[in-house]
Amino acid sequence: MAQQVNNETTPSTPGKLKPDKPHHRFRIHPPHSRYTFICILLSAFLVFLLFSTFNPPPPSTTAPRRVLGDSWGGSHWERLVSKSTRRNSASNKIVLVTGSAGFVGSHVALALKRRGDGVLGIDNFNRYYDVNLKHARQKLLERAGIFVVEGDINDGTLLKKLFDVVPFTHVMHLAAQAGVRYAMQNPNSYVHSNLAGFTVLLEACKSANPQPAIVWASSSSVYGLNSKVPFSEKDRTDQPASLYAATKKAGEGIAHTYNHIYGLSITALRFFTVYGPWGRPDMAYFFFTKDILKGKQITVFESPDGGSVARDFTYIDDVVKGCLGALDTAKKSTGSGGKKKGSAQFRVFNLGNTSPVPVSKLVAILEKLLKVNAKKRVLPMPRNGDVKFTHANISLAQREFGYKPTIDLETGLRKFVKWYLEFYSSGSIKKGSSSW
Ligand SMILES: O=C(O)[C@H]1O[C@H](OP(=O)(O)OP(=O)(O)OC[C@H]2O[C@@H](n3ccc(=O)[nH]c3=O)[C@H](O)[C@@H]2O)[C@H](O)[C@@H](O)[C@@H]1O
Repeated sequence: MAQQVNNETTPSTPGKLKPDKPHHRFRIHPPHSRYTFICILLSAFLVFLLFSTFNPPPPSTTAPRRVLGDSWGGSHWERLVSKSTRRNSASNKIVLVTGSAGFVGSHVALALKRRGDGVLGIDNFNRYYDVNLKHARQKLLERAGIFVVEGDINDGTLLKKLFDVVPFTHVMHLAAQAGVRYAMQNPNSYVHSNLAGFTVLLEACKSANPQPAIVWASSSSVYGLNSKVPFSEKDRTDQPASLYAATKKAGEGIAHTYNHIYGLSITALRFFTVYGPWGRPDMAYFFFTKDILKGKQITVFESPDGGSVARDFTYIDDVVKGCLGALDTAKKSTGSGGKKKGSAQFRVFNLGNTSPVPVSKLVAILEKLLKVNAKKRVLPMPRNGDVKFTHANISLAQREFGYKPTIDLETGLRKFVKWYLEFYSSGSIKKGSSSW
């Protein structure tokens, strides 16, 4: 029940102010009271300074907006775009890869280019993790002949321009705000990239002529609190445990709408904890490696009942094969110029490894490969969006495009550790420059 409040005598923060005599409360009496007033102002200013020093805002993950003609546009820029999207005579695909300076994006873009498809990348180079790693991936892509446009998928004008210049047959949409636990620190970045950005991209695709077919990254996290294992595409996905998962689930709904109204061919891929060389420094296997080598303590989560927390860790090369399989079996969109002409393909696939491994085992493998004992602290999994267990049923992807993961966790981590040691000792990136 609402309490009756006497505004004359009750302070807004109960207990902080005495209900003083009203007529004395705001009067300043010189000279002593003026001196007190200045002291209060100065103290408030100092408290404000202290607060802003010890509570810096989370790093901005939103890239600055650019204007046409500033970082993109112009005849030179268009030549770079056209050159990058040239395909060889055997290929019938021109693919726009969003998030191409990211982990999965860079691997997929390279694989497409290697087999002769026309490929253009786009990435906003946000500062969620070390941007130097993203630029190093960009260099790899450039060496392979892939141009990466620096821009945000929220920039509808840029996307329209790209579709005006290039008749993309496919969009491989891998740009996203990733990470399960970071969603509690910076929820808006998930809304910005995974909802708003995705919608702007779909708007551009639906208006394009021809409309491209879209393959995009959803996430195993959509299964949330689902306890039926292994997770199959038909299982419940209405109990997300994190905002990240909720935005990916909402993305699947948004995708369905564009498929239904505009005839866009859309395929969602639910990735299961993808790892490997050129990976993401915010992921556990990556920062465990870094911290173990530095002799820093790592925190290993166990489930609240003392059981182990496990993931269906999936090696990057297996996921890349799955992405290409999904792209190659995607049917054409049926609409054009914003008008639907018939029903279009709508698919959802799990891309996992079908073999969950406890996080404690992941740590043991890393200790063996790095030849260093980890300083471990075992803690119950905090309520931060994590789920206890993931396990993919992959029979649908197997049936549709022969998806068959072949790399077990130890083999994959060996490849990752080799890359990590070479990369960070070669001076490509200064050690410790990462914010993770
Ligand atoms: O499958 C997915 O869709 C998701 O996979 C990962 O999310 P997650 O599985 O949580 O991967 P990590 O953050 O690398 O965590 C792996 C495991 O290590 C555990 N962990 C994490 C951090 C830590 O300090 N200690 C620890 O034990 C987590 O509980 C989890 O079980 C990615 O980060 C997400 O972007 C992706 O969408």
